[in-house]
Amino acid sequence: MNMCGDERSASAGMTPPRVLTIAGSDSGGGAGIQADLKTFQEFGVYGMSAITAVTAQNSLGIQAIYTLDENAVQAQLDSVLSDIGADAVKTGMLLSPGNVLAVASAIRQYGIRHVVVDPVLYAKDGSALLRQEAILTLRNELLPIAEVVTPNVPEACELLGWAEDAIRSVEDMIQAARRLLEFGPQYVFLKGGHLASIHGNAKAEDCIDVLVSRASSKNEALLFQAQRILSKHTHGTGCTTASAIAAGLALGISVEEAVEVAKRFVTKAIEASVPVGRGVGSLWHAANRE
Ligand SMILES: Nc1ncnc2c1ncn2[C@@H]1O[C@H](COP(=O)(O)OP(=O)(O)O)[C@@H](O)[C@H]1O
Ligand SMILES: Cc1ncc(COP(=O)(O)O)c(N)n1
Repeated sequence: MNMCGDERSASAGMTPPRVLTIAGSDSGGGAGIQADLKTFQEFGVYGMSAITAVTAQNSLGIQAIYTLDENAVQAQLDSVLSDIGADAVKTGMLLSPGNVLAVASAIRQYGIRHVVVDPVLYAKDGSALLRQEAILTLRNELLPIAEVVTPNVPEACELLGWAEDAIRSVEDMIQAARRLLEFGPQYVFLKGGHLASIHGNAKAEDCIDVLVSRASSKNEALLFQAQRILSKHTHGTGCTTASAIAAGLALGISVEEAVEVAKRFVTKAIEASVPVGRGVGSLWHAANRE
């Protein structure tokens, strides 16, 4: 299925599917709000943003973080959701417990249909994007109202309270994903991009992700596999994946289809990634136009 290009859904005079990202701003343009809005544009959905924090960030890492408090976050959510509305919401960097609570409360109040929670805990340079004291709040308040949660391997370990090297194989990933379902989301999409690096297995040729759902029977999991691209320019992979899933859901496809489309989208964007800056470059979202 091609969700981009010819199948763009918005046309003059009609309300396009609306998707709201609630996340941090990345001044370098590769991750966070900027990656999310680029992704929404490629999918032909109407993108909106509620900013939780402003990061001074580039390809070398995060130099500073300025938090917006929960009143600022709530004001943005009320402005957007009371007027324009959203068919899907994607959450990313939330930073504080107060922000997590404001987001959970708005999702409930406005009855958002599709909620994709990317439990962003750390940036690639190790900076904390969700404070330690907010992890439990996210687990208890946001995961139960999520349709899809999209942790990477280290995030799954942290949410489960497992050792950081507890997930070593695809079987471990499936177990972990099923345990995460117990926190209440409908689906867990556990991304395996980090698996090779955790165990020093540089030869791992594929990036494998797993999808499990509450509705499916025990031990049943869908695997999504793509060849590992040997590029260091992978800034924004997680944000882009979660946003692509949210865009697909807003366009009316199933979670399984949205994940498949998102995996293809992110793989192409990594293949075409750009070496901006002196460190880790960013994805090229427009690669999906052809
Ligand atoms: N080098 C790579 N080549 C191909 N796909 C990748 C690569 N790195 C990550 N991915 C894919 O990008 C998506 C996000 O990956 P991951 O790195 O696991 O999460 P995060 O960006 O949240 O840390 C997943 O579908 C993953 O399999
Ligand atoms: C504002 C912000 N949000 C999220 C990330 C994580 O990025 P990635 O998608 O590469 O995991 C980031 N570096 N900055």
